[in-house]
Amino acid sequence: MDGLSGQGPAAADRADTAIRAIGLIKDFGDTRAVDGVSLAVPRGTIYGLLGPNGAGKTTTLRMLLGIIDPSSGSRVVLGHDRPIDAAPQIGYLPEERGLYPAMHCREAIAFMGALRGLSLPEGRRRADALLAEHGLGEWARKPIRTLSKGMAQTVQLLGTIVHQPRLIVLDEPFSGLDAINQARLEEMIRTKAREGATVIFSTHVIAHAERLCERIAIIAKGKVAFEGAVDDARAKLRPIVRLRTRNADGPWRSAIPAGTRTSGRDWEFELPESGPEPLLRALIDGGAGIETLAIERPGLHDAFVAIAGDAAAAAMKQEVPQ
Ligand SMILES: Nc1ncnc2c1ncn2[C@@H]1O[C@H](COP(=O)(O)OP(=O)(O)OP(=O)(O)O)[C@@H](O)[C@H]1O
Repeated sequence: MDGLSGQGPAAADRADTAIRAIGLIKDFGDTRAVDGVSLAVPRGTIYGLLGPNGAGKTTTLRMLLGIIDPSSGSRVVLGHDRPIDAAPQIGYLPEERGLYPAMHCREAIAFMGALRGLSLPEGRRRADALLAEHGLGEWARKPIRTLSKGMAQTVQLLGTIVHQPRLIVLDEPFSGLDAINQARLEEMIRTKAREGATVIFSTHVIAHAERLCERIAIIAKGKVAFEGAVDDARAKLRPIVRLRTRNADGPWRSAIPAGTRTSGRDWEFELPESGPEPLLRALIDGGAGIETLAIERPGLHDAFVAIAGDAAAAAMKQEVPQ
């Protein structure tokens, strides 16, 4: 049962939205870990929860999954008011990794599937196929303790998706992976989304969110500082113009905004509101002699700084991808 009964806008929202959270608050004693988080994750999208350590990402994910109850606020997950009712359709990779060291890889994956309602024989069959697909075919009947950390993490990921969940929740999935395995995981996430699954992951690495996500929530100190499309976050800043001219002076200088950063014949400034065409015309007609010109959209990192502030951005940078 999908929980999609009824008609009208509310039912349509449940059908289109994998997760809707409204005003989630979580207090641990005197600590308010999450302070009024609202967000909407459209079905079939890749969604990032972006914020420094301690921002409240894990606590938010745990509330969305029904592992802990919010102090107040509500959430609807795959059409269910109680996230636990959606559990068989969810795959969850927690921040603390861990598999039974003595278990064989295929058994570990099948076991994780069984916890979500998949039969053990089918789980083993799928485990063999998944392990082979991810270059771990030879390890199917070897115990987890013989794997490298990265390989064990891959096995845990395969166990997270073995029951083909419609919603995949990954808490800091890139932590602890080397560059090759990070790239593989990115590809796996894209493939799952192409197949129709919804993926939500938390990260403190802006580049992963920028490469993967259509939508993000930027969380700082338990609050949502931005929620929406990555493009809308980037659109909060004006594009940057980088210009090199042959001439140092001339009538064209009036086209360059006051306070522009310059060194010699290099100029860097925000694209004026009137857009690129009047600027180009003024530079050409005014005899700047354009040697090189680039107009670049700001990246998500610049947008993050503008939205969450320098301190939050600096905290994100403390840990870089391996
Ligand atoms: N069970 C708990 N009891 C008390 N405080 C907690 C508990 N869980 C989380 N907190 C606190 O809530 C705040 C948010 O923690 P949370 O783990 O959600 O952040 P995060 O963004 O996921 O960061 P990290 O990646 O470091 O886990 C932190 O100050 C943390 O110490």
